[in-house]
Amino acid sequence: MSRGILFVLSGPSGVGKGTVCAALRRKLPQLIYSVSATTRSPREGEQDGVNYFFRSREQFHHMIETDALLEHAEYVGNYYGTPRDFVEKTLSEGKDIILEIEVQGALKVREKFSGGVFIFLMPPSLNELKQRIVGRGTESQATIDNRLSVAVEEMNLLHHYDYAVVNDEIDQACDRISSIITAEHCKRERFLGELFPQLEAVNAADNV
Ligand SMILES: Nc1ncnc2c1ncn2[C@@H]1O[C@H](COP(=O)(O)OP(=O)(O)OP(=O)(O)O)[C@@H](O)[C@H]1O
Ligand SMILES: Nc1nc2c(ncn2[C@@H]2O[C@H](COP(=O)(O)O)[C@@H](O)[C@H]2O)c(=O)[nH]1
Repeated sequence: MSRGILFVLSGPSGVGKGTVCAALRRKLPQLIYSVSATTRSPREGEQDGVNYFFRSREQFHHMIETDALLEHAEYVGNYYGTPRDFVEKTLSEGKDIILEIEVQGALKVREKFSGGVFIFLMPPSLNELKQRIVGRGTESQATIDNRLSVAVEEMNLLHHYDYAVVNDEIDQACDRISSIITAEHCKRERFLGELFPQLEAVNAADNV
């Protein structure tokens, strides 16, 4: 069985990663979502094990020390990290997985998974980004200011990614990412065919 593909969706806070990812999961239910661990407090309506694994700083440090995280990063005063075992297990079962993570973490994953596909979600404008993060109403003014200043630094790292997708309309952004996923599957199938020409002969025989 071939391994699944690791997709990483990244981009500045408030750009709409969570919203687009939720739409993508409805469109592609076979795409597995990696639930991260964080030391941040839950927002209203967020559930442990669904949105995040909410952990104390001590618990998070224990995960780092026991190598339980594929990557982790400190972001605007809190820690966030990707549980390693779930990602490895999903890929080894031949299933695709998507990580929705910030830029420092994405670049660490890139070092470990050269075959991963890295997608950067862009806002239509900086002003729209600000409107979205303010409009969400989940952060204090100080946190919004911090997140917006980090956003500018993050957007300067766009060139490390394979794809940039503008999140102007949710459905369109979701369709663009879905097309990227399809294209990445096609690329790998063609690559396999090039490596093992006998596979093409088998496929051709099957189609007779
Ligand atoms: N295409 C869009 N057009 C208008 N509003 C949007 C769009 N996409 C997302 N939003 C809104 O922008 C706000 C931020 O979206 P979301 O929480 O998904 O961002 P995020 O990138 O996951 O943020 P964070 O990194 O801080 O978790 C939400 O209120 C969401 O409804
Ligand atoms: N490096 C990682 N970043 C992560 C992970 N899970 C989420 N995130 C990113 O953190 C920020 C802030 O998230 P919020 O829920 O507090 O708004 C955002 O960019 C997330 O994508 C992770 O496991 N590793």
